[in-house]
Amino acid sequence: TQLREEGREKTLTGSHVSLTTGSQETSCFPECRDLIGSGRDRKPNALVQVAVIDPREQYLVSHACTEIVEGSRDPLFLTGVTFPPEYPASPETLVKLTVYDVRDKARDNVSKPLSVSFLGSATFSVSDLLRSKDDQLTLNLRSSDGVLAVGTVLVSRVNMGEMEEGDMDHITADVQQAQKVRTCVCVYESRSPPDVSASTNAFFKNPVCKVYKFQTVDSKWMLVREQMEECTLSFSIPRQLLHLYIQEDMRRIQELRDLGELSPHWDNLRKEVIGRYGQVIAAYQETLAELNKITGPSFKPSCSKAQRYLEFIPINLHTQRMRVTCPRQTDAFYDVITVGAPAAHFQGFKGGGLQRLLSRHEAEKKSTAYQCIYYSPEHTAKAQEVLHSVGHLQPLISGLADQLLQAAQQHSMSGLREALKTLAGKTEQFVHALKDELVKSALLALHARGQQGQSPPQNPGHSPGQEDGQAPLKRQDSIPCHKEYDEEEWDRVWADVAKSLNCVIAMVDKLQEQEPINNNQEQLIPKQVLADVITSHNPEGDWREQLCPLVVRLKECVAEVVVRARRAMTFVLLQEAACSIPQGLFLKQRRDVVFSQALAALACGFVMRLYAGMEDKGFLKQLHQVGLVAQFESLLSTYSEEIGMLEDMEVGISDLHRVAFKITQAKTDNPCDLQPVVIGRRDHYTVEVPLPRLAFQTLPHEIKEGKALQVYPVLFNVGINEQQTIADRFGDISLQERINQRNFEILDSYYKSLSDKVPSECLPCFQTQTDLKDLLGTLGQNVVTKKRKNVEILWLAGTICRRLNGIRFTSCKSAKDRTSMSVTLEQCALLRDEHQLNKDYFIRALDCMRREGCRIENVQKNIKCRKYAFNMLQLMAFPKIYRPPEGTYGKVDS
Ligand SMILES: O=P(O)(O)O[C@H]1[C@H](O)[C@@H](O)[C@H](O)[C@H](O)[C@@H]1OP(=O)(O)O
Repeated sequence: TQLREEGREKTLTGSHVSLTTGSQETSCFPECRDLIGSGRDRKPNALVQVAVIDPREQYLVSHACTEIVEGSRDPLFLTGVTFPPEYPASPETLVKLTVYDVRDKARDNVSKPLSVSFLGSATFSVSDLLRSKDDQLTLNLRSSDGVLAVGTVLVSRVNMGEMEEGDMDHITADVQQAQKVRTCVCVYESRSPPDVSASTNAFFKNPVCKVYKFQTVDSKWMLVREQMEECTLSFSIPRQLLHLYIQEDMRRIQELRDLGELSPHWDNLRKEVIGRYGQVIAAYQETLAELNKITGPSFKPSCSKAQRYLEFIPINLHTQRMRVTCPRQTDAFYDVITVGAPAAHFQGFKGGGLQRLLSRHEAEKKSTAYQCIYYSPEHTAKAQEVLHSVGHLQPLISGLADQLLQAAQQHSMSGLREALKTLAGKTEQFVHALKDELVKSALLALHARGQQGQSPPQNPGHSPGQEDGQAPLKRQDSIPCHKEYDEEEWDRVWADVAKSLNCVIAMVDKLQEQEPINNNQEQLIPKQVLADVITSHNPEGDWREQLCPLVVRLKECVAEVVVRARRAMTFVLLQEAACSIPQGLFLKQRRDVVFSQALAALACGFVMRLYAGMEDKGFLKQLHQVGLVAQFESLLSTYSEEIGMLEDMEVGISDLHRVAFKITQAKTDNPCDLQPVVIGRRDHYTVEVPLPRLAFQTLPHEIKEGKALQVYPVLFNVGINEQQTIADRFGDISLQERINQRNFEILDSYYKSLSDKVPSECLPCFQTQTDLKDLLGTLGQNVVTKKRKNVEILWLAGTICRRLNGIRFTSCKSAKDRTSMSVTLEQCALLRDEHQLNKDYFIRALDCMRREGCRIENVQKNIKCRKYAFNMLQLMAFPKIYRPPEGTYGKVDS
């Protein structure tokens, strides 16, 4: 109790907060002097293992370990050990440091345990450290029999978040003190506003943290902390999307049924299409039901990538944040999202991926569409858009018309004017959306084909739809197909909408002015209607009574147009679906799968980026004025199956341009009220991101008012492994070249619109002074230069994305092995370019991160083994800087 009290007292009064409080993280870095190796003249390959003994639990838990420092009696470990805030649990907790000598560091066989010999150990309790003078402890390092003192351990505390110059000096070697092991314990505080950091717990789970200390060019120490987390959006976004896919397809079936009576030819096609949609819906419902049963971790491991029920879930999605603390500098952090390439692994890659399959299918559709009418993808997109406008605008117009009548009833002239203004605006929008040649031609086609189609024998009195238990279709709803079709009819019906609106306007004017309608208006209004308006107008009478017939007429005209437009557009979609069966529907499902994985990753990246930039006014301005770049780096090879993955990924990433984000105010700060919500349909989705009230209030008013926030997805791919060597020498790399060139153009045009709309001060400051324009210029040259494994493309694209405040993603097949090499390389490059990492430490830093950092933990999480799945042959093909250190790779069952 006394120790607890002391711990608490430090919490309240000291500048360093107690280790026992729940809000800080504790880290330590060991340092050894004059170690005695297990062989006489051999210098040891030392590593320190840290274990924790909880006195209440009474057992030892191995917690973490440092990297191996080869052949040194005075090893200085760069990898620290970190304890999350709730760990160690109490001041009585004991921490045991054990130093080992590693003998066969480069073993290939992963199942063989590491051969080590014990050198010495020391134990301290957290309370000892809390009571220690100057927050430091000096302990003896003992041999296995506990008799021989083989060194000394120094344990000290540093607050990483408030590190001043000199704070870290005592970590450096004190060469005077022979036989010493030094351990620095650091306390790490979160700097985000409390409600923001608490909110991110709603989606980021199971953090893995690693700490390092590296020397800068001027021999100072920087502290580096990596944090990798899972994201609950891995599952929640696909679940929501599946739900929306099902709803959309059900709606489509209903629209097809609403087409009413059709000629036998079209009716048969309709039945087939409805049947196929039904199968897709059933499959999606089954998948959704299976997903709803899943509990446990919030990521899909690489080994489950081809599991049927998990096909909508992104592979191995994790966030990773590197935070850097340097003396006299504010902390900086760098985020990346790592995810397996969005691809349809369950469906396989035999015929290639989406990009190839879709263009092949489009070509085939044109040539084989003998049963139905070929409509281009643009036409079908237009049809979807018209259907959407109809569904959206008709109820709006109807509501506004009612408002107008209400204002008339209240004799409110200002109310009348106001309602009329909005009603006129929406009606014009409606006419504009529907006055399309496609509607006219589809109506004609529907009629013409209806007459030509051969009627299969029909039972008298039988209506389509009855056999599947649906209500019989109403005959009066259908386009008459045996009547002479009047081509001008469509033009007349939508023109009637305009005319009837003009009558309403004229009447409102009349009511206001209480005088005869002037000549100008007479010209716009059909004579008969005008006569009716004039004769029925009674200045003394009820305004509502006078307006009502005109408003009713307007609604009828609108309804008339809607019926026709809906049928015409549903007919277009029926043709599209009928021409596509069955391949088109398989492709649709494939696209749904790939898009779901891509959207889950994007939503995760967006949320992470938003929370990180919540206090950055420049970033928020950029966000609502232009939007954000989402830059995907991919390391897939343009050979064999990975070509198919890349073809899937290309479409999946490009489809993300149909997504916008919206920030809303959460009902409560409860984690379930902070979950992003997806709304929309396949041609456009909005992801609503609720923020806690306090955070929401600080946002610019444009964002608070619900402005749609755009994202600009870009993809750059450079294959780096042995498969890419084959592709480079004997295969085809045109896919990669095309992707890089096309996406460079997107990135370049994003930069141009950003420079037009947002002052450059809004962008983050970087040490590297190279102008963004120059970086883009160099990238532009690189994407057209023929150079094998030109990873500079990836480095430049990544740098540009960070300079543009964008969202960084790194990807390969599983986001496990190659991705880990790339992420660690990028982190070290940032330390070098932005934080003056000493060049002698560059490779050491890289090796530390790859050997003991978050990424090896990612491998462990995926395949339960701490080895990157590379063999020597594969690694020979890698650009050198992408090769992991000895002993960290091998043949594994991945
Ligand atoms: O994470 P990846 O780099 O996609 O993992 C690859 C690895 O690069 C390769 O060397 C190995 O042979 C496997 O194919 C890995 O993929 P898994 O999906 O099997 O983890």
